[in-house]
Amino acid sequence: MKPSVILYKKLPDDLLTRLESHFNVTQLSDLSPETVKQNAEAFANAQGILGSSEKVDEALLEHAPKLRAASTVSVGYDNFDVDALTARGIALMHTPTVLTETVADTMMTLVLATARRAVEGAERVKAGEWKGSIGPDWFGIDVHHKTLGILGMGRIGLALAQRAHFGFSMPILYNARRHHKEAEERFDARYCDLDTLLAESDFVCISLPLTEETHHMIGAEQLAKMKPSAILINAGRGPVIDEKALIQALQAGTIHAAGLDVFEQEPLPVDSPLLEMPNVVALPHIGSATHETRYNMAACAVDNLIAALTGDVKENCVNPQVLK
Ligand SMILES: NC(=O)c1ccc[n+]([C@@H]2O[C@H](COP(=O)([O-])OP(=O)(O)OC[C@H]3O[C@@H](n4cnc5c(N)ncnc54)[C@H](O)[C@@H]3O)[C@@H](O)[C@H]2O)c1
Ligand SMILES: O=C(O)[C@H](O)CO
Repeated sequence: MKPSVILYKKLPDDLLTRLESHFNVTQLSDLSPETVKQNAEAFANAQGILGSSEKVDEALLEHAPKLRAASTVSVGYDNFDVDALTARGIALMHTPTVLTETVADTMMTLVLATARRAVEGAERVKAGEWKGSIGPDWFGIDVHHKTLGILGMGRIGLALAQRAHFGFSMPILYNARRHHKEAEERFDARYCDLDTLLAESDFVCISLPLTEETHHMIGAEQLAKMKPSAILINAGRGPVIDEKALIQALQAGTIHAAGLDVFEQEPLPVDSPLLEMPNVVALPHIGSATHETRYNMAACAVDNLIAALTGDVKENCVNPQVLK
């Protein structure tokens, strides 16, 4: 008998076929309490789950006593209660590496779009405002040779440093939990404390995971330490920034602009003051959203679940202690 698994995300046909060749798959739209209640038997029998974005906590796990593996189609796993999974011996699998370069491209897009006011300019062209030779009210600021500060020098931070160093001749500052030898040797990145990074960077770029430590790591006090000409970029997780404080800082001119792919509440409410600010570029969490990368993430998540449920995990496990 094939093990039973719950799939709560749409997969490309060939990946669904691969998953079905190993498992009895129940496809659901989400993991809401209503869905769990309506599919109690599927949860009672599930040995694996695969999907993304939904909250997986103790309350959900109580409905799935046979669960042995959870596979998320993402690198970030802040929506999982990892301690609860670990206590129950459930392996949490994620998809690092396959999306790194694409997310770094998104961060560079935000750097360029905010500095050069690309979105605002394009909207003004569409609105018929381009009537002659443009003046300073259309100008942006240079990106090349400016100082780029990276908060969270992990896989994505490193790929961003590579782009900034080789592509844009930018000096790089970074802060992380430990020194990153490769970033220092290959891209001349300089480790510094958070306050120095905030004070000296022209672009403060966040590629941090969301944890208890990073929650609201950037608030009013930190924003006040940035240069008034500086731009804040976030492609980590929304709650790393205190969004109310950011809105106030942008309104007061404490910082120059912001490029955001992630928000405290997603989708971003349509009445968010951020959407009224021409110096804010707000993207709908598209960090990894290319056809190629989303396919590779889904394939990785399918392979991760197969590996976890066949006892053949070699990589991508968040809590490998449960495998022993
Ligand atoms: N916008 C998107 O679509 C998108 C896509 C992929 C990843 N992400 C986010 O980016 C995050 C990073 O991904 P990654 O693959 O680079 O992860 P990673 O684990 O390789 O890097 C994370 C870095 O953050 C640092 N860090 C963690 N806590 C810290 C703290 N308290 N203070 C200072 N530094 C700290 C770590 O030392 C590490 O250098 C993910 O966890 C996810 O939340 C967003
Ligand atoms: O963490 C990730 O992989 C992204 O945010 C999901 O697209």
